Amino acid sequence: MTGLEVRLDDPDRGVAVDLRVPAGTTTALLGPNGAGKTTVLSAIAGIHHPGTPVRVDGRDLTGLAAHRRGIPLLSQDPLLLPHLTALDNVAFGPAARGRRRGESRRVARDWLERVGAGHLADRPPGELSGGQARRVGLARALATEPSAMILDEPLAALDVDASAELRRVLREALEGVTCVIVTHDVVDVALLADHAVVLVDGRVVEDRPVADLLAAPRTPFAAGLVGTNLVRGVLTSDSTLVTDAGVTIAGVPASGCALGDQVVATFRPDAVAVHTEAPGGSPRNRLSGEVLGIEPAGGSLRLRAGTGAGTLIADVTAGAVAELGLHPGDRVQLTVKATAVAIHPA
Ligand SMILES: Nc1ncnc2c1ncn2[C@@H]1O[C@H](COP(=O)(O)OP(=O)(O)OP(=O)(O)O)[C@@H](O)[C@H]1O
Repeated sequence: MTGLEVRLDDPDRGVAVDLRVPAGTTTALLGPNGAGKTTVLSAIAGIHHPGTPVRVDGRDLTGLAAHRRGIPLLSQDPLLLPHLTALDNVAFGPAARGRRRGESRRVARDWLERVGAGHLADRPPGELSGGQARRVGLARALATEPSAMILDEPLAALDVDASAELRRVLREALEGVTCVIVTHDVVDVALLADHAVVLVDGRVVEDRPVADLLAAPRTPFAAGLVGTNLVRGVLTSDSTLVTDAGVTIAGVPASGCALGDQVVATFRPDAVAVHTEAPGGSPRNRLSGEVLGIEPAGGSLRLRAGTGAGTLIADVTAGAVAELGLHPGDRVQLTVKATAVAIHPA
């Protein structure tokens, strides 16, 4: 088993991506709007660019029509056939692959049970909630014994309880399935994927195990996903990096960083202190900036500030925001202790 391989080059959309998903694992495809995620998914599914080289477990799918590829695409809309019950929707795939009616229905019942939808077998899609319909859609996809699967934001537009429940179901049902998932939610990345690929402007900018990406993001997009700050630069001493704009950040380098290397400094938003006047004391990092926005984040407020080192985020209490009288447009001083800044190879 070699898993899924796709080599997409689409100059019209500015997307050039080579992707390999090892057999039985899940890769999360991440990136900002317009980065090319849907273009890649469509090429794998055979909906767009049927000439793109796609192989699954050594089988060449290039040029095959979507319905001949055996790669189901699961999205927000599970596209169930409205006139069939949930059971018959799921039994449709095995029947189309030549299984007898009774056997197809038995397989369908098994899969409905496995996704927690056994009690919904006799309902038509019109009588299912959004989360229930997606579970039936998942059962329908898995009942075809796919060699690979594509999930396009499978949990989008569900309420918190329904998405948590469907995520649990997906985690169990996708065990051992070769899968690509597009998501904007860091929780999906952490719980559903083994590997993460970040696309920006149609190119792969990070391709790493999920645990590594979450622990030490190397691109602004990944840092934003994880909810941490990231500043790029060159390591100019054993504990400082300097950005292109000449801003110096002091931190603690990980092993493997050498002088002159391109590095990234990361620090959590709760390690950033916000002041309206230059503070006393001597924290190693001081950055002046302008408040761009203040939004709720968990139990506190997240302040975004434009600085010479890019946009940074700081978590502050509502009380502190009120006390400092902070509003968008105000000038602020941000300080971060060098010990709270991790420096990694870029
Ligand atoms: N049907 C289309 N025709 C022409 N260009 C398109 C079409 N769909 C998308 N594009 C362009 O291709 C590029 C990649 O878009 P794509 O939809 O793959 O990005 P995405 O990462 O899926 O974005 P999103 O997160 O917003 O869904 C973008 O520049 C987009 O404008």
